[in-house]
Amino acid sequence: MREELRITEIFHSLQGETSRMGLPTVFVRLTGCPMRCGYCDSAYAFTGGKTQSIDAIMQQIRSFSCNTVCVTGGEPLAQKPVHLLFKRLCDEGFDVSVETGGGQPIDCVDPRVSRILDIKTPGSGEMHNMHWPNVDAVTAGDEIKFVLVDRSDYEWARDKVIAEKLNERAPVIFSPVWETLKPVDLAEWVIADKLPVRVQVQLHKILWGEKPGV
Ligand SMILES: C[S@@+](CC[C@H](N)C(=O)[O-])C[C@H]1O[C@@H](n2cnc3c(N)ncnc32)[C@H](O)[C@@H]1O
Ligand SMILES: Nc1nc2[nH]cc(C(=O)O)c2c(=O)[nH]1
Ligand code: SF4
Ligand SMILES: [Mg+2]
Repeated sequence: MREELRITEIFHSLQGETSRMGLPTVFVRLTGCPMRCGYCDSAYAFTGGKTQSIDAIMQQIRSFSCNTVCVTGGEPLAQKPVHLLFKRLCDEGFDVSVETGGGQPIDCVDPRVSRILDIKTPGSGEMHNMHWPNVDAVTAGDEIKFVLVDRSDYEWARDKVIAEKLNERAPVIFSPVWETLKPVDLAEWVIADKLPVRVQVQLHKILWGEKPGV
């Protein structure tokens, strides 16, 4: 296996999503994604980037003196050598999470990595590209995230959480598409339905707006 990855950016910020929200974290954003979600805030990572050796990537990660790493993209699981990066990071004692759109199998990810699995909704336009067996591969250290465009996406996600008892497998996050679905509307729907999920607004965009590198 070639020990290199195509990388769009490596930066140090606060984790803006998931139950690790607010924790200083190093982000490694891999280039390229087979999906095209209508709302994607990281389309700048679809192309370009720079090929870097895993040694060079590890060196940059270590330079931030931060123990928490989030591997994202683009679609991180679309580049096979990412599994070597996971192993190297976990062996060195980093607390590692991966953000995946769910189109690639997650069962081959190092079990020490926390997998943040998007379930793509009808509103994403990418539901047909989901690898559905991923939902059964989720374990307690993982998280399941629905990014929601509108009320009908919400109802679809709500019904899936209830029908498949997803909250009994892992924490379930409902996140509104930025500047599309009002967070207060989502909050009130979840409260009214007494749904056992966490509503999450992307912290980094509240702090810095929508831009690369934060
Ligand atoms: C940019 S994606 C990269 C990782 C992977 N491709 C995925 O979809 O999970 C990281 C996370 O940002 C979410 N996201 C992308 N654009 C968004 C937006 N405009 N508003 C809210 N969340 C968004 C995605 O759904 C995903 O949960
Ligand atoms: N601060 C910050 N937190 C994040 N959590 C997940 C991100 C992503 O793009 O996957 C992200 C991001 O881009 N920035
Ligand atoms: S899967 Fe992730 S990176 Fe790819 S288009 Fe969708 S949100 Fe963007
Ligand atoms: Mg992001």
